[in-house]
Amino acid sequence: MTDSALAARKAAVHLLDQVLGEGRLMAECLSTGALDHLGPQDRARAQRLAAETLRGLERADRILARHLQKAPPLTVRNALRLGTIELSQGEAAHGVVNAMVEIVGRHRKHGRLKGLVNAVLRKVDADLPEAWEKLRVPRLPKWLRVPLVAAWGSEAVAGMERAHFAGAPLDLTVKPGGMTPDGQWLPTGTLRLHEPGQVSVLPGYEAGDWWVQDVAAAVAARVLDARPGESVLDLCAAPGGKTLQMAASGAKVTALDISEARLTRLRENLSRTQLEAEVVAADALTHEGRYDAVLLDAPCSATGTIRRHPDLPHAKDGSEFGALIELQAQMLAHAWGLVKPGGRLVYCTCSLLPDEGEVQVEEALSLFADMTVDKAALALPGIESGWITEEGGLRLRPDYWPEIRGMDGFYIACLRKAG
Ligand SMILES: C[S@@+](CC[C@H](N)C(=O)[O-])C[C@H]1O[C@@H](n2cnc3c(N)ncnc32)[C@H](O)[C@@H]1O
Repeated sequence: MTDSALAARKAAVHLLDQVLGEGRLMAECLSTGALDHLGPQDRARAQRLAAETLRGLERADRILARHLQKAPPLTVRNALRLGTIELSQGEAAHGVVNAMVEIVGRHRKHGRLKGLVNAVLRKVDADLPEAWEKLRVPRLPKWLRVPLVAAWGSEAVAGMERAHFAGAPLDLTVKPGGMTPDGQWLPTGTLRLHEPGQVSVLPGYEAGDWWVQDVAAAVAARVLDARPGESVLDLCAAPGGKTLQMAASGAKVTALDISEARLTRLRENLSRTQLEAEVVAADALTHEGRYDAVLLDAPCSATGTIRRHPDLPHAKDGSEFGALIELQAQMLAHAWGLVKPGGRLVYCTCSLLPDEGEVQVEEALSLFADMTVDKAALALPGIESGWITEEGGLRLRPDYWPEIRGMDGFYIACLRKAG
């Protein structure tokens, strides 16, 4: 075992400790330097190992429970979980077991438990792969599963859980005429790569011909359909996937976000793709102006992105969502005031919860006499009529398109202002 392989596994265990012990999202851990001590390859490996462990956590725990009389301390449990996941993927047992024994053995408080780790992982290895395949697809935690079953039914939620467990391919939004790697063109115009490898070496990356964006996220700007010369405000813009799409259409885009750190990434994305937008660091709730079109991709629970962020159901418990729902309503009301008469507002969230989508639009429609829903804006290639909701929005779900590896969950509605 190389030092580097050990370092990546150790970092993965540490990430798991933070997500499962402190309720931190992996993105937060990364932005505060959790993996800065590693080289790029080990960083990617640590992230991948932690994500795969979180995806299969329920299965790993069920297998481990057969060989543990009581739960060991969290960091030991996380080493066992990671070891179990790697063994289930067919990694050589001696390498996995030695690594986990080494990680726990060097732990200043729990070093004495390395013998337990050795014994348990050897028993787990003897059970696999049959034991793994017999277990059910991991379920969402109750706090999220219950409202989702109430909204979409248990069959749909089971489909979502299969999609979460399978993870996501890499989707690209391509500039017109841009150079691309080989991939699968999806009906809505996104390019999907099933085995992408390292993104920054793919054809067209350096030239800025495309950017990474899930197929569902790319639909919102297609619904807004920015025209050359139109003034468009992207109200919660960073890191800029939708800003880039609208700028590529030739619109005059203002990209606003409250987070300077995230706007740095937006500026980098504009520069790599050689697209232009006015960048504003401000609170959406105090911004003034009048625009032909406004896109509000409001901060939300992000429950639609669990395929790519398997940490979310483990790090969160839903207690923050009430405040987000309130903020979304305030933002929608303020954004409405920024739309010129005759203009349009696209409201969207990457959430699976109707309170952050369908319900927000229903309430806005009851509040603003000059607001109507533009269903025609949703008549786009690849959008199925069954995805249109009662109030006239578009509901996208991870259980859709299972045969081509799904999509993120998203809600999108186009609201027209009377002229
Ligand atoms: C869902 S993300 C936006 C993703 C982005 N539209 C894209 O396509 O790449 C939500 C964004 O809202 C921003 N945000 C949160 N509160 C805000 C506020 N009060 N004013 C402006 N931006 C805010 C966050 O910093 C975050 O970047």
